[in-house]
Amino acid sequence: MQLNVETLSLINGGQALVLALMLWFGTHDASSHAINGLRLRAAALLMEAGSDLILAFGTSISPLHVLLIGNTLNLAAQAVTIISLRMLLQRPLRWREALLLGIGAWIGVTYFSTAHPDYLLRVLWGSFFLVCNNALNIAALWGGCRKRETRAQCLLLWTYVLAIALLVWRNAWLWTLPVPPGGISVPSQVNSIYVLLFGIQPLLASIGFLLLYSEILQRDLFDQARIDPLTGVINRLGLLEASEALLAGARRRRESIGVLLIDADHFKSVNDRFGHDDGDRVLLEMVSNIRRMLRAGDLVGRVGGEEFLVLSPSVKESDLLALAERIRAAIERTVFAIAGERYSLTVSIGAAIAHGSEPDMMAARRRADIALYEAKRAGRNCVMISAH
Ligand SMILES: Nc1nc2c(ncn2[C@@H]2O[C@H](COP(=O)(O)OP(=O)(O)OP(=O)(O)O)[C@@H](O)[C@H]2O)c(=O)[nH]1
Repeated sequence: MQLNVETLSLINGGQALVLALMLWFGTHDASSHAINGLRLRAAALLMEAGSDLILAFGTSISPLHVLLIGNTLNLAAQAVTIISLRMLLQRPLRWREALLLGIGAWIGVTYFSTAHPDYLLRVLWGSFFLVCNNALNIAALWGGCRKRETRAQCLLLWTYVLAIALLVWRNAWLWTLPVPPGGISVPSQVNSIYVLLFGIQPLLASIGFLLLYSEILQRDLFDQARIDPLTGVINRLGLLEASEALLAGARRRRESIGVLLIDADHFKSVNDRFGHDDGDRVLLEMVSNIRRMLRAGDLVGRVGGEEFLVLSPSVKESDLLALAERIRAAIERTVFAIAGERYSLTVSIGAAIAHGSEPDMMAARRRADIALYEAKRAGRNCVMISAH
């Protein structure tokens, strides 16, 4: 078997086909943007496979048809890849740019294949648009790679940088040849090396896409372990991690952290009267009231049931009490319309100050708990602060 352009294209086409099937069937259980991005990339690989296989079996079709169908499929694959990558990264999709680049490339490539057949100009024209496609992909990956957030984004970015280098190298070689080949299928060193290297790109890009997908899965799992599914605020684990980080910051700045433990009053009666689903809605409204009152940098999390914890860094006792009072009053003012009935909820709040000198937040949490107990005993719908 000779390693001519047809044979290499057959290998590339087979490889792209296998990669497309792997991306389509081998992944599931992730956020919809990740699955959709991956499946769109699988569709692009199918188009790339089609373009390669047309070139591999081109001898039985007219050369012009091979050119037009092959290039159309390849350009469409590039445009779809731009969208799929951005879908995976949850960046603006840039449909218009991808479409314009694809159409612009197609018009020139078709012109230099039919009206004014010229291999060098056709390659130059197509390469220019492919460089733009790759640059768009690099732009999507740039931020994540620069912040060193993800290795997958860096790997993909370098794949597209190498693709640009390959295009530049190919054109430079073609234009400096005394007798350049008249088409991609004409046996020549530059054509064989280009097709060989161009075929490795889908493999590298697919590995990058799969790594990116795995990072998204890990991030999803990380978030799911820390987010309360009903209210969307952080849960106990999230609170534990956040409070340690806040305390470390308070220690460095020699400041203190305000702790508020907020508990709905007689919440059982809400469930008993209106049912659990409406009880959930009341909890959601309560959380959104708390959130509205917080400053940037303050945190709210769900400790469990109808009990929430607010952490407010760099705060004095008087400011913490004022914040607690604002939260209490906002919730008291809110009138819930449940099943045609109007209902007002109140909360009791226990407040405490955690000093940067304390080893952890446990003691401050306990003080806030005692203050909450006192607020309940004092008749509810009030704020109490621990003496310490
Ligand atoms: N709807 C709903 N109810 C919940 C949820 N988690 C806990 N609860 C309910 O919250 C109620 C808490 O009841 P208690 O601990 O007796 O407290 P309370 O009725 O608020 O009384 P006080 O705290 O003493 O004012 C129980 O009825 C729980 O079923 C939830 O996620 N959704």
